[in-house]
Amino acid sequence: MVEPARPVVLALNVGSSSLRAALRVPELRVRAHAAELSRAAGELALDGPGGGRERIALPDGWDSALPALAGALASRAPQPDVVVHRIVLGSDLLVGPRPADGALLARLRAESHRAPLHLPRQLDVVDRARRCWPGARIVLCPDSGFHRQLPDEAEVLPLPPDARASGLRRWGFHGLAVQSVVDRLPDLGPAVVVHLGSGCSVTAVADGRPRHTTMAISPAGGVPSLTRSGDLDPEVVLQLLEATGGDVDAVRRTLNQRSGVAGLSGGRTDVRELLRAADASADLALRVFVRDVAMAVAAAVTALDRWDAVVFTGGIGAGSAVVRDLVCARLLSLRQGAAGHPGPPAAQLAASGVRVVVEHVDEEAVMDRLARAVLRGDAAGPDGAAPVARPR
Ligand SMILES: Nc1ncnc2c1ncn2[C@@H]1O[C@H](COP(=O)(O)OP(=O)(O)O)[C@@H](O)[C@H]1O
Ligand SMILES: CC(=O)OP(=O)(O)O
Ligand SMILES: [Mg+2]
Repeated sequence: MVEPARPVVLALNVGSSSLRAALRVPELRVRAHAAELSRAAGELALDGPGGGRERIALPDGWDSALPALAGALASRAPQPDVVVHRIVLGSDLLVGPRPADGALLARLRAESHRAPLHLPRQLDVVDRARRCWPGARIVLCPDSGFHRQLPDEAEVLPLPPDARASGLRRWGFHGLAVQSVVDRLPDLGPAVVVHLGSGCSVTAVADGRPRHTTMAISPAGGVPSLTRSGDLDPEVVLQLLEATGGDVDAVRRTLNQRSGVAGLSGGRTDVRELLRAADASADLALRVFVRDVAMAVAAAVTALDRWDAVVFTGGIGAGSAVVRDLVCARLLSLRQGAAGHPGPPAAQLAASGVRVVVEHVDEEAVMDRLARAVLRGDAAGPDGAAPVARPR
């Protein structure tokens, strides 16, 4: 019998290009990360709290990731009592973390084409994890939960009531990442979180709550991502549909897999490669990306009463000082007296009084906390789901 206060929880965070996992008892026992899994082969890196990294080859990329993780955990940690999964879908089906059941999983499966880079694989991992750990309870954790506290003016889309009735509203994504930022930086004042990974978004936060976020009903919206278009004039989508004879799946593939940075750079998605390359399409792709991100930051500032900080997260945001400088350079005009200070643009912005923070988010820690709260029955909502974000 599991002791309810101390279940062993495995958090599985399937991103569009990566798998992250953490097993807590509740202390952290094992952390795992496999990056850039869209490639055929990859590597799973495992870390224990005492240091010491183990690397396991993933010859079949995604297909070998979960078996490799299960094998490695078996020799390092107790069996999980609970497996909590990040779920990317803007839908009333999952507004807060909740235990999974067959009916919910079937309904999510029926919607999975709406987040094609995320949900099919996340649900596949739910199935595989169930086979690896048949005795574990399953909790599903929406990536949008944090954004349920958006103000109404940010959440509503300017559409007529009949169109909005079907659930079209700003759901927002990367909510677990932004929750991690506000959890880890309790002194953060009004700030803009710039999450740049495979998927990219910009979120204004104040008092631990969202004020605005760029993605709306899908992770293809907002600022351009590595292979996703971001927001477009609606007529663009309609003309793409006309050109394909109404082939919605084909247009969805174009907007999710062949657009954004990849669309302008001839299919390249590694910004380090683009920064090294001297060709015109790499240069244009980077300039468009940086411009759109910086413009989204500037717009997000208008949702705040005061602008204290900009927080860079995600593989690119936390990993690339060059990209941070390119974004910050475009923000200097917002701050009187910022330009002219010595140092690179991020330092100049900081000198003007805007903290420039680099944060490695821990979405798995947030998922762990939320799963434990759900199983304790804390703060259950009307449908039995606990709200993701705690009011501060
Ligand atoms: N140091 C770095 N400089 C630039 N880009 C990086 C760096 N490290 C990782 N990336 C990029 O970050 C992206 C992955 O972001 P991440 O947030 O880890 O993944 P996901 O979006 O799947 O959650 C990849 O496109 C990778 O090329
Ligand atoms: C929501 C989203 O875009 O996630 P990721 O960055 O993992 O692709
Ligand atoms: Mg991610």
